[in-house]
Amino acid sequence: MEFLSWKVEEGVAIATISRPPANALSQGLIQDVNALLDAVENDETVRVIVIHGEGRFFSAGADIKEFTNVQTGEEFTGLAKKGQDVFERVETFSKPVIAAIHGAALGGGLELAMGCHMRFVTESAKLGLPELSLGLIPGFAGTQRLPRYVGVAKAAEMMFTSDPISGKEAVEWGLANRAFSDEELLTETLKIAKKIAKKSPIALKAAIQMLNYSKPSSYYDGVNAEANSFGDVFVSEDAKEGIHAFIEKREPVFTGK
Ligand SMILES: C/C=C/C(=O)SCCNC(=O)CCNC(=O)[C@H](O)C(C)(C)COP(=O)(O)OP(=O)(O)OC[C@H]1O[C@@H](n2cnc3c(N)ncnc32)[C@H](O)[C@@H]1OP(=O)(O)O
Repeated sequence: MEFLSWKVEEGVAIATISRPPANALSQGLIQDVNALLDAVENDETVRVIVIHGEGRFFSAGADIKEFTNVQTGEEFTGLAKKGQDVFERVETFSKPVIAAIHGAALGGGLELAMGCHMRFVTESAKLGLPELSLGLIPGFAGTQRLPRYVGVAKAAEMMFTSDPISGKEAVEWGLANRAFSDEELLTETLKIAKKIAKKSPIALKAAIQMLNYSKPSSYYDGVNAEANSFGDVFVSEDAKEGIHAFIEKREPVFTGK
């Protein structure tokens, strides 16, 4: 694993994302998340996983610079499907997965965190799906998971404005479980994770399976439609403009083409 390292403490695998400067979710980092799950799946010393980020952010989302290597809408749809599959594996994993979010969880970073079973945040963390400011839409199942946590109206506001909400608001809106100070985030998250690690792994696995039944039957249709739409939107001139504007550190100008 190139961008993820992990150690076990009292039944909790503490996984650290290290991909400076923003822990952007490159294809390689997404594969590392999958490799982490492979590594801990049959490891009986691991009962719970906590994912957090090194540096300034949990994760600032998919690697926008990597998008410039993508040529076709089909390729972009394929990229979305890969991320969706790994985050679905997180959500249906046999052991609880918890995100500890500081700094920012944006775009794909929030989509990874939303695939986790619980989210603990710092009060000042920024959580958002800003893809529309790139002329894109979320592609790692964010369009389907966010409304399940915050409701359709607030999900629309977060996506349409691209404005992030604070960790404190995320708790009020039902997106995060609890907020802590920057200093306390990891220790408090680990306290909760270690408490969970003492439960029966058999019962935990069953509880996760039952929680996944709470997804509406239309959920997976929505996830498939999102991947296709992600590819369709990518071929627009607006998407090219949005991606280049981000890289060039300027405001995008969208023309509807
Ligand atoms: C299917 C999924 C799709 C997606 O996830 S699309 C991506 C969605 N995410 C975003 O749009 C967030 C983009 N990033 C930002 O808005 C800002 O950045 C931050 C709020 C995270 C931080 O802002 P600040 O503190 O002003 O730092 P900075 O100079 O903008 O960023 C530091 C370095 O990090 C790189 N970076 C940030 N986010 C990404 C990213 N998502 N992909 C690739 N690089 C990223 C920048 O370019 C820069 O790098 P350099 O120092 O070399 O100029």
